[in-house]
Amino acid sequence: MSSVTPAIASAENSEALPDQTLIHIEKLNAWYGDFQAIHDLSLEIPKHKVTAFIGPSGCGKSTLLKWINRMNDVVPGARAKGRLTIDDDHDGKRTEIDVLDPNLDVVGLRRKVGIVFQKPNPFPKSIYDNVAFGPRLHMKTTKAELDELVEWSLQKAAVWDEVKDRLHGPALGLSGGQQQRLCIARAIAVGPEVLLMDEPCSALDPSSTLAIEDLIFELRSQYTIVIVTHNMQQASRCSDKTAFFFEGKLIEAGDTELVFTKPKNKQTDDYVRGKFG
Ligand SMILES: Nc1ncnc2c1ncn2[C@@H]1O[C@H](COP(=O)(O)OP(=O)(O)OP(=O)(O)O)[C@@H](O)[C@H]1O
Repeated sequence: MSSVTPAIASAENSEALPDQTLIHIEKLNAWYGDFQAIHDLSLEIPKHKVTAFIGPSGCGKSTLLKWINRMNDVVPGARAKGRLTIDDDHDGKRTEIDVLDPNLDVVGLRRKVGIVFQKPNPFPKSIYDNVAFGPRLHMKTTKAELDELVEWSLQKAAVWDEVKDRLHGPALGLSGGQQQRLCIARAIAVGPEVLLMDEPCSALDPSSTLAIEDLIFELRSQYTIVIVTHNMQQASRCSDKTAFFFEGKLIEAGDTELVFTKPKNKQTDDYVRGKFG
C-alpha cells in the first residue's frame, strides 16, 4: 500500500475495543430563521460503529446530520448553538475539532467528515474523474499514486469489478446503485474518518439497497458511520447504535438491538413497531 492510500485499522482490532466516542454533541439547539428544529440535544456517537438516526419526517434527523459537517452553512437563516466536537488525533496528541466554531476551516472538516446524499449525485465527468476529484484538490499525488487511490476507493466501495473496464466512461451512464457506490468511493478517496449518509438507499431498488447495506456494515471497521433512514429493517440490519428523534428532541439512544426489542420509551416502541411515522 502506498502512502496515499489511507491507513486502515484492522476490523479485528477495532472490534476488540470498547466503544469510544468520536463525536460529542451537547445541548445542541438549531434553528432555521425563527423555527427551532433541534432542542437541547445531547448524544455521543461512537467511533468505528454505524449509528442510525430514526424518527418521523421533520423530526430533525437531517438537520443534525448536516451540522456535523456544517452543510447547513449554505442554508440561509440556519444557525446552531451548543457543543459539537469531533476528536482528532494528531501525531499521537488528542485534540478536538469545535465544529460550530465560526472560524473553523470548513474545507478541512469536510475532508474528515464526508457525506453521501439520498440521491446519487455523481459529477457529469468520467468515473475516474469523480473519484480523483477530491484527491486532486487536496493531495499532491503522482499519476501512478492517483490511479492506485482511485482503484482502492472503488474496491472499498464494492464497485471496482463493475467499472474497471470503463473508468473513463461517463459516471452518469451507471445504474442508480452503481452511482451511489461511486459516490461512496468519491467520499472515501480523500481519507475521511466519518461518513454521513442521508437516506443513501431511498432512491435504490431492493438489490442495490442490500449491496449498499452490506457495504455500510463492512466499512464500519474503518469509518465512523452515521446513517439517516426511514427504513426500520435497514436500521436494524446495518447499525450498531440507534438514536430515535421526535419533534427535534432525542427520545432514546442505545444499542440497536435494545432500541428495537426493548425500548425504554413508549414513543420509541410505537415508532419501531410502525404505529406512527
Ligand atoms: N432549509 C430549511 N428551511 C426552513 N425549515 C427547514 C429547512 N430544512 C428543514 N426545515 C425544517 O426543520 C425541521 C426538521 O427538518 P429535517 O429535514 O431535519 O427533518 P428530518 O427528520 O430529516 O425529515 P425527513 O425524514 O422528512 O427528511 C422540519 O420541520 C423542516 O420543515
